[in-house]
Amino acid sequence: MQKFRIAPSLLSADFAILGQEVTDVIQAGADWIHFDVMDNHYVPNLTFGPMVCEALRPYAQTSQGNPVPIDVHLMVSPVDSLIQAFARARADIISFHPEASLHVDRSLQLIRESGCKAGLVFNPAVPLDVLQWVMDKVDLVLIMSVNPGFGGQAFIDAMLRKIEQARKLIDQYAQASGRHIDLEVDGGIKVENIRQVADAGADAFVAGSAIFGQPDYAQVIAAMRAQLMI
Ligand SMILES: O=C(CO)[C@H](O)[C@H](O)COP(=O)(O)O
Repeated sequence: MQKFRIAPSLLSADFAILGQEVTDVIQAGADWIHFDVMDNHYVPNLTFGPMVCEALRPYAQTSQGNPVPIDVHLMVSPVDSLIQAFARARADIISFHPEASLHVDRSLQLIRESGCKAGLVFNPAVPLDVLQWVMDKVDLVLIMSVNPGFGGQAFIDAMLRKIEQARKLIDQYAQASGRHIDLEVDGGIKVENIRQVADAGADAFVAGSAIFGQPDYAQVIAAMRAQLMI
């Protein structure tokens, strides 16, 4: 059976108790912790950096002590100067936007050399063209289904077609290379639309306000999984 991952975005968590929020959401069934890094330059908002990632690392584990991946989404420009710092902070996946890096291939290489998985993120109006040239250095493709910078926005429906396009490219590449690339979608994902996003081809789902905006995280994550099982 296909493996789906639910990645709650800490952007919508209570920043005053972030460690507890990470513990709670993992106990509620989260597969990955999505860590949104905003610099008030590439996006008009400011969040947290590698020091906070490092501080949260001990919390990102299951009750059996198994590590839960920290999925870092860099909404920063430039990109390269932060890669080593996040690798040292024990991020597992580091993703960036191609237009935020002067040398996309080099940034991907730096991420992988640092021991992390490398992701490329595509804003709603950014085409997937660049992907074909760097596929062999990409471990994750992240499709933004809102404009980056803020949680709680509505899913942009046109992104369903883009997710389908990305799925096609990834499957063609997987057939030729045997390599798996995750396809993650971020923005406006809720219990009501997660099935549609999965049908378009996504296998990892970032959800911020839909999870942290409810008192019972486990109930929301279970409802999302139930949709994915249909
Ligand atoms: O990257 C982001 C915004 O830039 C967030 O991860 C994303 O918007 C998730 O929030 P929500 O599920 O509330 O839409």
